[in-house]
Amino acid sequence: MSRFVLAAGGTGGHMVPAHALAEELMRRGHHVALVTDARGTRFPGLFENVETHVLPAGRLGGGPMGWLRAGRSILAGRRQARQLFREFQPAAVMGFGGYPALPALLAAFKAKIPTAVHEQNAVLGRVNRFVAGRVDAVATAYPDIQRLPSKAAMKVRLVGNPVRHEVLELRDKPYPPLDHDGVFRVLVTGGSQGATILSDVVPEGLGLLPPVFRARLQVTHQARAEDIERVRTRYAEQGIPAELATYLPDLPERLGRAHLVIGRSGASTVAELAAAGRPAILVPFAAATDDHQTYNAKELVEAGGARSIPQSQFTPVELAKQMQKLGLEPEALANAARRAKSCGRPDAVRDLADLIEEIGG
Ligand SMILES: CC(=O)N[C@H]1[C@@H](OP(=O)(O)OP(=O)(O)OC[C@H]2O[C@@H](n3ccc(=O)[nH]c3=O)[C@H](O)[C@@H]2O)O[C@H](CO)[C@@H](O)[C@@H]1O
Repeated sequence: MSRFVLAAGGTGGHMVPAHALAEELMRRGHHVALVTDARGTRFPGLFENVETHVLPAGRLGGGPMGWLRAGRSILAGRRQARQLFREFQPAAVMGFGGYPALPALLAAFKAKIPTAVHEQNAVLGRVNRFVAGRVDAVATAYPDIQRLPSKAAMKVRLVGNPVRHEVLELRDKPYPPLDHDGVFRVLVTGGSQGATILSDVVPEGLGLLPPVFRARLQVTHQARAEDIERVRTRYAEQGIPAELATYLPDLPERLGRAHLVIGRSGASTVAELAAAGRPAILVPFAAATDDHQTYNAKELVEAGGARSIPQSQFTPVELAKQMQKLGLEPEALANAARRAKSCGRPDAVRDLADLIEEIGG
C-alpha cells in the first residue's frame, strides 16, 4: 500500500481522468490525495471520498504584472504543497495539466518525490510542457504527441484517456443493426459546452442528403441553450425528426445507439468514439490552444474511423460530401466503426495506475 497525490486543474478535461485514476488506486488499496483549485471542488460525484487540498494557482503569462502575480501565487502554492507532502509523504505525484498542477509538481521536484504527468490532448498543454523535462514520466493519450520537448521524448508512455465505464461497456457490444432502408441514428455533440457552428451547419447539411436517405434519419442534437429553438425549427423544416438538448446526461447510451456521430474533437469525445467504435465526422474547435483538436482527430482519421473538416471549411455542402465519402452504406459504416475501435485504449486507467506505482515503487 502506498500514498499518491494527484494534481489537476479545475476543468472536466483534467478532473475526469484524475478521478478515474484515484478510483483505481483506491481499489488497489492505496491512499490518494487530490490537489486542485477552488473550481476543482465543484464536480458532483467526483472525488467525494478523496482527501482534497485546494491550492492557490496562478495562470502563466499576461504581461510582466501577470507573471509577477502568477509567480507569487505559484510560490505560495508550492509552499503549501510542500507542507502537505511532509505530512502525507506521497510515494509519487501525478499532474493532469491545468495551473493547479504546477505548484504541486514544483514542490515534488524540490522534495525529490517521483513525478509524472498525464496529457489528455495530442498537443502537450502549457503546464505539462513546462515540467516535461523534469518529471519521471509523461503519460500520453495518442501515439503522436506535439510540442513535446526533446529531452522528454524518452519518458513517454502511451496509455490513452480513461473513459466512463458505461462507454467502455459499449466496446463489447456490436455496432447497432443497420438495414439499407432502416432508421439511421445521428448523434450531434459539441463537447461539454455545445457548439453553435454544429447548430448552424448540421441541419442544413443533413437536408442535402438524398431524399431516400434523409427519410431514414433520426437525430439527437446537443446544442447551446441559445441555439435550441432555431435548430429545432431547422430540423422541422427539413422534415428530419430531431431531439434537442443542452446536455445529454445519458450520452453513453445514445452513443451506443448512434450509427454516426458529428462532433468536436475534444479529448474525451475522441477517446469515447474510439472506445465504443463509432464512425464520426469531426469539426475541430479552431480556437483551441495550439489547434490541439485537429491533432486529437488525427489518429481516428488516419485509421479510417472518422473524417475531419476544418471549421473554416465546414459548410452544409462539405458535411454532406464528407458523409458520403465516409460511406452511408451499412457495410462501409460498420467498417469505419471497426477502424475507430482499433484506436481505443480500454486499459488506460490500469496502465496509468501501473505507471504511478512503478515510479513511486
Ligand atoms: C473548448 C475547449 O477548450 N475544449 C476542450 C475541452 O473540451 P470539452 O470538455 O468541451 O470536450 P471533451 O470532448 O473533452 O469532453 C466532453 C465530455 O462531455 C460529455 N458530454 C458532452 C455533451 C453531452 O451532452 N453530454 C456529455 O456527457 C462527453 O461524453 C465527454 O465525456 O477539454 C478537452 C480536454 O482537455 C479539450 O480537448 C478540448 O479542446
